Amino acid sequence: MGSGVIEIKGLRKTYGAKGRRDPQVVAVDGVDLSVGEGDVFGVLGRSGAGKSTLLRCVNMLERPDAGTVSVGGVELTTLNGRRLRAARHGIGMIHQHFALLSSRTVAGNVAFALEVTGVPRAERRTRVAELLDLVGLSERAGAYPGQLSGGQKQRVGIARALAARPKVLLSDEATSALDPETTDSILRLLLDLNRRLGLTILLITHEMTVVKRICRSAAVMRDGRFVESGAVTDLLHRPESELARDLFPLDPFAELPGQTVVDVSVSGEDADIPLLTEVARTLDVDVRVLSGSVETLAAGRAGRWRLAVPGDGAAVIHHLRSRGAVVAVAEASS
Ligand SMILES: Nc1ncnc2c1ncn2[C@@H]1O[C@H](COP(=O)(O)OP(=O)(O)OP(=O)(O)O)[C@@H](O)[C@H]1O
Repeated sequence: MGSGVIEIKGLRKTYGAKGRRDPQVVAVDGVDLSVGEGDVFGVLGRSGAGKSTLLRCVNMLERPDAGTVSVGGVELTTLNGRRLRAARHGIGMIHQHFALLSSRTVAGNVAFALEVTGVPRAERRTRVAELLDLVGLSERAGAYPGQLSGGQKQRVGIARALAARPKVLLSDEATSALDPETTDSILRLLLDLNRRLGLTILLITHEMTVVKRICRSAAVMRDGRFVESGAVTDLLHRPESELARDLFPLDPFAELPGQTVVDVSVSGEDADIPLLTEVARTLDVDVRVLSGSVETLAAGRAGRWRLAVPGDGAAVIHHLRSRGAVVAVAEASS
């Protein structure tokens, strides 16, 4: 067994055929996942990849057909009824369309989550105030969801999800319905909660920005499977990584007479040494940046470039590697 707060092994979920003509859909096809305490883990994938189904299996909103799911050391797949409901209190969830009660105020929506867990009235009042303060919404306590912006609605969703002091927060495309600025403010809030409360976050998204801004680990999901998974900075160094390509897009490969085209990735402190001028100066060669950039990600400083170097590039490649960069010779297919 691994030691993640969320441990998933061999998870599989199929949906039955609706009619004789509909084939069975394999939504999740054997996923293993371990999310460490305090991590922010993003699952990326196109529509239909199986992300929602995977997330809904983590709190048993969907029952998997096979595999195991443990959260905080509790194996959920074996639980039912009251014990499952109790375990779910340790798992908060936020949604793309917020799922608020329109007839209740902001405070009432948050209080509702406390009512269902049996928190006494007096304590509820204090806790609601604390939670609204935590998400920066104290001044709108008496407003109704219809009077709130999308970002404010999501803040209510977050306050409600944290009511029972969960260790884990599941986020189902929480920023997909928001404009870029509001997305930013919600992502900042999630990162802040992750740091202040030690909250472990598992999120699904189709937006690369979300991975850039808040994820330290990520997986790419396709046809119900993880095609890659790991620390964002590790994935970045794999030449075949889709995540690396999406985070740091490079211009298409083109052959250059008398030169070699190389792809270089750097992370951590290595991203900030003046590597390219250093190699050019030390070896007295011209190094041309064809494309790429260095950025500050939630996972740390990181960058990727496609370079043109003279001749077979052997000396440059050797030097870059000696300074901690990961280097691969680019080819026609890349
Ligand atoms: N309740 C259901 N009944 C039948 N098929 C379903 C059901 N829910 C999902 N599916 C199918 O399972 C597959 C995975 O869907 P899922 O919603 O998990 O993917 P997703 O990556 O979250 O996509 P999206 O972002 O569009 O929701 C799809 O082919 C979908 O049509």
